[in-house]
Amino acid sequence: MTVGYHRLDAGGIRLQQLYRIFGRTVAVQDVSFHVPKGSVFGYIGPNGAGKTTSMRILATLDLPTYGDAFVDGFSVIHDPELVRRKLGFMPDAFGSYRDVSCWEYIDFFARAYGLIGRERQKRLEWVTDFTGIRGMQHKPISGLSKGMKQRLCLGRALVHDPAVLILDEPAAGLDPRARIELRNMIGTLGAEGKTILVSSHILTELAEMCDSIGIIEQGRLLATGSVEAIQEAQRKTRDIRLRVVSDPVAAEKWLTLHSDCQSISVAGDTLRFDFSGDEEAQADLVAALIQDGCRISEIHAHQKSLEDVFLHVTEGLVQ
Ligand SMILES: Nc1ncnc2c1ncn2[C@@H]1O[C@H](COP(=O)(O)OP(=O)(O)OP(=O)(O)O)[C@@H](O)[C@H]1O
Repeated sequence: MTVGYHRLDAGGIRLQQLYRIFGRTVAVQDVSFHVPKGSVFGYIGPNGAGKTTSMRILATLDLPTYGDAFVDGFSVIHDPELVRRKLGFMPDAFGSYRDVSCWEYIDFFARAYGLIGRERQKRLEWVTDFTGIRGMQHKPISGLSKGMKQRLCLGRALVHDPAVLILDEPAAGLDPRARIELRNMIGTLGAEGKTILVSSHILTELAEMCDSIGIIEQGRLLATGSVEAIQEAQRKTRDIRLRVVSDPVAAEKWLTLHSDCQSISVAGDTLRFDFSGDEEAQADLVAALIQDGCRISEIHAHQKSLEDVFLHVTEGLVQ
């Protein structure tokens, strides 16, 4: 294998203090993260956050203003040819090609990647089978549904069997069934060891299939890690409800003495309050309350949903 001078030891995908500035717009600002080889990373942010800009740089379609990005260890600045061989890119916009069949379309890209003869035939057969377009391989692209076009576009990105996949909003505009099918395909590719960066502006769309996620807004990376870790880090308060069989007013007075407990209210035998501690602290609070004579018959702690966390992290700002 050719080893580029700028190759990093670690494979996968790495963004290193990446900046992209368009005039007065800082589309990507000091973004760094690493997607380890063989894992699936969800790149999440609202419209205009900088997702497409960073993905285009990884796909060598644009250059960073500062910083660098690496695909399977190769720099997009210094070794773009090697990056292209390692990478399959599924853009967010799919051009329409009149009178070109699905097979011809994938075949064109296979030839562009230098696949020949039996090898090309085998690859085309695998791609059309995997993406489920085999039955319509002779149909013109212009007549395909959005879901089938997305499958075709994924097939094009897979045709040279790349180690790394960059998928820009692959689920946008798909119906629920097509989304599930796409998610299953991405899951299978991840399980087979491909390194995948997939973007969306909907957190729940990606949460299940990603090993880790990064939340970006206005060009800045606000959080990275597993969904659970980000959720935990962002979870400032828990909404707790206690049903008591002892005096609820006495329990209310007891809770007001604790600074972690805010917005306490009583309705009949149920107390409701916001608690700003973690799970351990919540267990300690309940144990202390019981020890001081409160008889609790029911406890319910509401955790923030993923969408709550996403809205909290991003503040909903759009450039
Ligand atoms: N070629 C360009 N010239 C000028 N500004 C650009 C260019 N490309 C992107 N931008 C700006 O950079 C910012 C980031 O855009 P980008 O397309 O990367 O966001 P995104 O997160 O992919 O959003 P979306 O979900 O809407 O695709 C936006 O403010 C956009 O207007």
